[in-house]
Amino acid sequence: MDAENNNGAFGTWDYVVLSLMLIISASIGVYYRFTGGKQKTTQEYLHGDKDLSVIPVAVSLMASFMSAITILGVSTENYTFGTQFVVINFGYGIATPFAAYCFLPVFFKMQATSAYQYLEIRFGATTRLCTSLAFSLQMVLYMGIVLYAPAIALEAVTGISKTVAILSVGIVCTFYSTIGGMKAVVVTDVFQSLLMFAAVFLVIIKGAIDVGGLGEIWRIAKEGGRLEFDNTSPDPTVRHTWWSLILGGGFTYCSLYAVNQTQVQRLLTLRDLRRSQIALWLSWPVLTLLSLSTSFAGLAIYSKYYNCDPLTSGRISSSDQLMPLFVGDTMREFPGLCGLFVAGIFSGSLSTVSSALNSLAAVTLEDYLKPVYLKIYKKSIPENRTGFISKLLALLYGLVCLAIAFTSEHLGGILQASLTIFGVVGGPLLGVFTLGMFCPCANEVGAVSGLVGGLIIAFWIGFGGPKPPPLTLPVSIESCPVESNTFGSNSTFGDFEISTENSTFLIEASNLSSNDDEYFYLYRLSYMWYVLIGFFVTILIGLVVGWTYSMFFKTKPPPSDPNLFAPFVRRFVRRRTSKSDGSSIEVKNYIKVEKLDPRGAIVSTSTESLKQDVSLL
Ligand SMILES: O=C(O)CCCC[C@@H]1SC[C@@H]2NC(=O)N[C@@H]21
Repeated sequence: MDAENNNGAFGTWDYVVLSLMLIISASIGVYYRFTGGKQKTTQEYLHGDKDLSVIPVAVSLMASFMSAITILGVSTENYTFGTQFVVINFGYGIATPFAAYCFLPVFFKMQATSAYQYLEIRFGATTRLCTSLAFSLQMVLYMGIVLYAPAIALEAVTGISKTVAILSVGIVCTFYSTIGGMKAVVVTDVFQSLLMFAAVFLVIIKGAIDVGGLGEIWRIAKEGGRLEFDNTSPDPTVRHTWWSLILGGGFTYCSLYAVNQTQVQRLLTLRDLRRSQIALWLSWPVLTLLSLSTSFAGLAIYSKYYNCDPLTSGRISSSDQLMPLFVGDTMREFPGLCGLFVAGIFSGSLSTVSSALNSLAAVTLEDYLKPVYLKIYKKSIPENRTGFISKLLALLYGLVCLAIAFTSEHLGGILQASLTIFGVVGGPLLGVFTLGMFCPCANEVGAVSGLVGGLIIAFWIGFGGPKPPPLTLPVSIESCPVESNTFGSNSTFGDFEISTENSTFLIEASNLSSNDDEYFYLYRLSYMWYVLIGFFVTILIGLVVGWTYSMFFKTKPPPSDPNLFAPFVRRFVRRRTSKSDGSSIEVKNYIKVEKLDPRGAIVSTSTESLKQDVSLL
């Protein structure tokens, strides 16, 4: 970004506000570390004594997958492409009952603290290993972008280079992730969510004051062609339509809120299933409110720059810097406001990264290192070493995420990049859990083949080849100061045609459809479909390969404990376990019980038997 825009926007009061946010977050962790039961019992440390209230958990659920990416990315989306994206939130709402009434009851019945533990019990250790590898890949790529996002903001309003910004955010996040128990995690999430809302409302309020009201923002957006809510095109190559947003959004939601380790763990902190279901339902309006506000903030930013687009005029190097630029331009004379904005952006990323690093370390230790060590040395890793190894792994993951963060610059839009990652990895992962909970005939060979096949196809379509640049809405640099305009007459800029008629610079998006045929059809598909492709390929391969394998090798049907299946599937499984005279048989399972810390690190492992009288289920 051009230095003239940034230097001096961040004053003493801004640093005070930002530091205050970090100190308060850390203090909450320290408070819970030294009060109550001092986090000595797993029950308190892991489950918050199961006495957490529904509302904070609902907010925490929202905060786990709403980071700085949403605040910067969704506002940019609305500025650049219009408002159609808001429809995705309906997709999230429609998918909520699936998560609440199909997937969640299974995790609740098992009280499994690790989502992948379910897959080991249902299919076997190989499925667990493969899915946790996929999960690690997803989280590392996602964390890279989560770390990159606040760095853009910091660079934009302070002038600090991206390198320094990424390093400082990464170090703060890694440090922060070591603090507190589950209660602290949830309470800091609530505090940080409030700051995220504050950052967004700051932009809306300042934007409205500057242009003369909320109605004026709406009017300018309408005139600029930004208001679009009704794209129902059946063409799957159209970037955002009702179909792609509702279906793609719904499946993305399930992959994140129904089967992702972070969310399953949060939901199990509540006393009973009903409370967890209520928390899921409540998190949706909170999430939607933040999303819609952020979308409107994008329009507020448009109302300032509609006749002098900062990206085209060269003031910013990435459209994701629009919101920080707006804040720097409009709030620098108000001490503390830029600091409050950056604190909100930081908060979004802190609440997300803090949960991820240690759970990545835990997955690596438990699922990869321990089995390998056992195989080589014929004994377990000594318990007194595992703590150190976990911390080392967390640090290594922090560094890997930092490295990914440096490459995020080339992803072309943080929002689309993160949803692409959620799609290509989350779709197949959701597919495996669906095979497990909804398809009693599915077996391990099918599940693993499905996962691998789904990942290969989804990655190939998502990252395999060149894609047509997305069609953006027209922008103008009509009112830009002449010196900030870097173009000559009748030139082109990316996909834009630039004309200099009547001494103005009006930039229209060129019609890309004529060139679209140059690209392979599957590469032209909207990124919103990747999650469905990954999901259905996994299910299809999983069922076909599983069935073929069991036919060829005459394998026994997989274990038929009804508790391993979604509630409405259980009755079919129960039939298979009931005797013909109507009496019940006992189903006995041996489950591996892993106790995790609030961030996901495995504290201890034991094997327990689980007995159920099937007739009672
Ligand atoms: O913010 C993130 O860390 C990841 C991006 C999440 C995007 C989804 S799309 C549906 C929901 N509504 C939003 O505004 N953001 C999330």
